[in-house]
Amino acid sequence: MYTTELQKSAKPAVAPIEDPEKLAAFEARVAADEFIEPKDWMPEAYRRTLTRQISQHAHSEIVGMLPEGNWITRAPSLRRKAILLAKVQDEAGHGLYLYSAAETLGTSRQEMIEALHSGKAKYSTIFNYPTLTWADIGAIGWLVDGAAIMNQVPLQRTSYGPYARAMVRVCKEESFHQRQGYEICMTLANGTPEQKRMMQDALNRWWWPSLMMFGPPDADSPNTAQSMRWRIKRDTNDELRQKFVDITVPQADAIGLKVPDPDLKWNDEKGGYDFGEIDWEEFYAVVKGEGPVAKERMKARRDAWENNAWVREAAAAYAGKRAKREAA
Ligand SMILES: CC(C)(COP(=O)(O)OP(=O)(O)OC[C@H]1O[C@@H](n2cnc3c(N)ncnc32)[C@H](O)[C@@H]1OP(=O)(O)O)[C@@H](O)C(=O)NCCC(=O)NCCSC(=O)Cc1ccccc1
Repeated sequence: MYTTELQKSAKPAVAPIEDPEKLAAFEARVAADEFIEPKDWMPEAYRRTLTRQISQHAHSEIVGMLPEGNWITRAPSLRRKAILLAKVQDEAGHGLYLYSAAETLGTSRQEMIEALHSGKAKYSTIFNYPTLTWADIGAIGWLVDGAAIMNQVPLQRTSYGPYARAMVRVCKEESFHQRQGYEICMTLANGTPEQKRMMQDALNRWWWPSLMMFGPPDADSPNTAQSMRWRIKRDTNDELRQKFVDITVPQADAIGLKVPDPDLKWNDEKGGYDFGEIDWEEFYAVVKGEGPVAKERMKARRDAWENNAWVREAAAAYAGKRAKREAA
């Protein structure tokens, strides 16, 4: 087991003392697979953990635009450029649905964004790795969107209504993203020897960080047990990671690429692959903000926020004027 500062500081979502009758009624509704809606009573720890998860999910979508955004001007054809532009715009939309869903729990978007910019709120570790070649754009669609779908399809049945409903459209769009990424990989893997080498190199660099997207092992995950009980999460981190490996390895085989894991082996008994140990020290370092391009990512976000303050101010002034006109 790995014990790091992050794990020591991660507090499990323990409920404060709540009215036992209300808590029992809430838990019965969750157990009956009813959706909890914004105005319903909910334990404070449920509200807190959902705000944490949904806002971090939103931040991931927004920061996640940066690695691919870097390649819009360098896409190899007009068709690829148009597709990538649409995909990156979709991620912006996902971020906005998710901020809206999180706002229904009582935290403002301003507060959530401040938490991201101050480093208090996390975003997915995966977006702290650089996109070095065009093949990385294929690898992101195939692996990163692939991992995101694996995690988000079950979230369509998460117990909080606004989060579950946001996931429906997000999953449809992620599915297109995954296919466009795999199609890039397929094209490069069937291309010249140099293109195939470039594709294999991208898979080598993105494979392990993609497995880290699912979070720490269940035994070291402070939030999983309570989130499973409240049906915020429908599967554990390890269950989803295993499913991802089982689906993705044959996809690599199908296009002649090799997953960079010497310990990868089909296990007949469990009906899935055994795979090598993830470098959890690297994961925790990246979570703490030490990822290869973490500083660059946060600077890009802060600059975008500050340089575009005039847009927010203009929109607020316009809304104010309009409200005044309507009241007159
Ligand atoms: C599974 C997990 C991520 C973590 O499970 P939990 O029960 O919440 O936590 P657990 O106890 O297991 O962990 C202990 C601590 O470690 C943190 N941590 C763990 N893993 C990570 C990590 N990988 N990165 C950073 N931090 C991580 C965790 O927050 C917690 O710290 P906290 O207590 O908060 O301070 C869960 O929150 C979830 O399903 N989220 C929704 C899905 C979502 O957010 N998807 C994002 C990708 S969307 C996408 O890619 C679309 C796209 C594609 C392409 C381009 C652009 C966009």
